[in-house]
Amino acid sequence: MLFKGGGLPHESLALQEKLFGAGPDYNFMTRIERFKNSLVRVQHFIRCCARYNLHDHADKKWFEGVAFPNEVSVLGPHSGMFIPTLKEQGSEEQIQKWVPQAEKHQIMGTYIQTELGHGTFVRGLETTATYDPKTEEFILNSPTLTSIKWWPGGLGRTCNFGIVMALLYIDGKNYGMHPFVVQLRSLKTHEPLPGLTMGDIGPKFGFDTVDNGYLQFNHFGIPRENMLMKYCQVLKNGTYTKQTRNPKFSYGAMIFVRSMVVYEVAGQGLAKACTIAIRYSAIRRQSELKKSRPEPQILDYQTQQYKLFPLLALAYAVWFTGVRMKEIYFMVNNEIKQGHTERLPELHAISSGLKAFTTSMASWGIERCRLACGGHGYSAASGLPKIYVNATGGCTYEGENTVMLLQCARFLMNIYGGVKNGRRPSGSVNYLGERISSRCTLTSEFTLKSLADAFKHRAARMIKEASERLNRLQASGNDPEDSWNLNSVVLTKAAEAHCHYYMVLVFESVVESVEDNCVKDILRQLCQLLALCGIQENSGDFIQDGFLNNDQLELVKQKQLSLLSEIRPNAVLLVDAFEFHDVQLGSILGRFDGNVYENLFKWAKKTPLNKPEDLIHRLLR
Ligand SMILES: CCCCCCCCCCCCCCCCCCCCCC(=O)SCCNC(=O)CCNC(=O)[C@H](O)C(C)(C)COP(=O)(O)OP(=O)(O)OC[C@H]1O[C@@H](n2cnc3c(N)ncnc32)[C@H](O)[C@@H]1OP(=O)(O)O
Ligand SMILES: Cc1cc2nc3c(=O)[nH]c(=O)nc-3n(C[C@H](O)[C@H](O)[C@H](O)COP(=O)(O)OP(=O)(O)OC[C@H]3O[C@@H](n4cnc5c(N)ncnc54)[C@H](O)[C@@H]3O)c2cc1C
Repeated sequence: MLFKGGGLPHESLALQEKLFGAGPDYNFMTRIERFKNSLVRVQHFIRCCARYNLHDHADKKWFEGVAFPNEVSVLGPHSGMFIPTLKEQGSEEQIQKWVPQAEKHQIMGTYIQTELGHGTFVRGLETTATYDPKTEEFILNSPTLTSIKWWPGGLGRTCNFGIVMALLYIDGKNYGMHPFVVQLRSLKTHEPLPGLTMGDIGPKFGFDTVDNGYLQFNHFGIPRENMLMKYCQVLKNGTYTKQTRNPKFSYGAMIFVRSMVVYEVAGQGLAKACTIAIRYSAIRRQSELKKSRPEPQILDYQTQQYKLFPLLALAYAVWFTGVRMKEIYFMVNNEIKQGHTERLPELHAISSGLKAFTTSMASWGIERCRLACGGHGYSAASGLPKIYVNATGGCTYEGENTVMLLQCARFLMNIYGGVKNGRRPSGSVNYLGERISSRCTLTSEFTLKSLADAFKHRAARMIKEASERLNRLQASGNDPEDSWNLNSVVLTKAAEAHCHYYMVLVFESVVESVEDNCVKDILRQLCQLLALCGIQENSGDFIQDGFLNNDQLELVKQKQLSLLSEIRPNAVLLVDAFEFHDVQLGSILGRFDGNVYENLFKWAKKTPLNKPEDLIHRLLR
């Protein structure tokens, strides 16, 4: 109950739906079958929402976790991007017009931004929306090959609507990127509307259940009322007005998804992979620890613990950080709605940084879990390949991770520059205004405060150094842009150090808030392990300026190893606490009942290659 709280009733309802848990095995299906099967579940999910009166987004999410285990369905872009963008960027009238239809799934939408030639560089997008005051229409056009829209989820075959990001032109003047609501397909025949060339972009690394698509506009007209007009308006006569001076408001959908990805993608993905690898390591017996004694559970090998327990600690940390990130998003977004935009830069920076930091860590961690499962980890039966291919997409979509770290670094440089000029920082960067101890206070007690302080010191120092290096590069004659590029590796490392500190701090605060002493002690061990592994893996960062000395580093190593034995008795309970149902894990290795071998054998017998098949038979005869 530590994690799921009030969500469990909805999950149980979903688990009663036969169509979700049963059916053909995902691993035995072709891509088209996977896509079709997902669509069947999408339709059933929509029926369930009506039947069980599921309106609240959080309730639906519990249902979705069972209906679409370890995969994104076409509902992802619809409910995660299309509807939020309508709500955030639309005028009251526009919200009234489209949101109810979208929430009842009478229209299905996606978010259409990326193009063949540009994804990262949003200002470089080429699709145009030219206003014609005579017809009171925007004419959408793809002027070049590279301007063809490419990647939007659900665009290929499913969606009949989309929010298209395009450059607004009025009377020859470019007003920059704006969002437009565009009907793409006939609501009767589902055929693409004339003037649109659309389709699926083909097989991908993962995301088989989503039809990521392409879209080319050939002078396609949409009514003036279809530009989302909460912040900017185009009047009938072509007059352009805006309510805000911050053009980045049109990037709001991206901030929202980045904020959600930390928990939904990185936190969930890594927690599932740890559940599978740790449960399996308690079932699997291999080799000898002592002669003539039974083979031990592989989880009893220190090296196995060293592989998995730091990842378990990381899974808890990312999970808690993801929950905190969501809270911050909704808090700052409410402030913005009331007209207080002061914290938007910080929200952009922390969501960009954490999205990048946590999805990279999770992606790396899921792969380590697979390796820790030996040969069976390589089988699709482990469930790990599916978890990996979907989670690792999070490193690229919604802003490529390096680029996101650089956005975070840009904010950190601004704040640090401000501090040098006497400004006081607040929120997640308030430590940049503190006097930070130059000697590490770590002792064998390893209090969470002293561990968090070590990360604070590292982040502050790396931010300071990145800033000073930037200044030196400029002082030696490089222009600001070249200096930035020549410093960008150092900048990404500073951003990572900031996010790492933030994550340790969040974990520490969760531990402090727990009342049950037993739970608190166990979580403290995990938090210590997370921090100690972070210090060990990045030890150069901590000793570079003499902050940590060799004796302390030795203590870190010793404590890390002793924590492995301390955590061992609770390891399986700690993954059980995530409360993933077998349906959600989709893994034979991670089954709750531990009945791995019998089910692996059953599963292999069902594989389509074992079915009589004429051509194979003829070729082999
Ligand atoms: C109640 C519970 C509810 C729960 C709800 C749960 C709901 C469910 C949720 C579902 C979740 C699960 C998901 C699974 C499904 C996923 C499916 C996959 C979806 C994938 C969709 C996509 O993949 S969709 C395309 C995304 N494509 C990008 O992501 C492009 C990146 N590229 C850029 O985003 C820009 O290109 C980039 C780099 C910023 C530069 O932008 P640029 O060039 O315009 O700006 P500059 O760099 O010049 O910066 C100039 C100044 O703007 C500042 N600034 C920049 N951005 C800002 C911003 N956003 N806000 C404020 N400020 C900003 C900056 O900090 C500077 O500030 P300053 O001047 O003060 O330093
Ligand atoms: C699974 C998936 C789903 C997606 N869904 C959608 C969707 O629904 N809607 C949508 O519009 N888009 C979607 N996308 C597109 C996605 O948002 C983009 O692919 C993403 O933003 C990265 O942009 P890019 O492909 O242009 O990468 P690129 O920018 O070409 O990245 C390639 C390399 O260049 C580097 N690079 C680029 N710019 C810089 C820089 N300024 N500084 C340093 N290094 C740089 C990157 O770090 C990276 O190593 C999806 C993508 C995927 C993989």
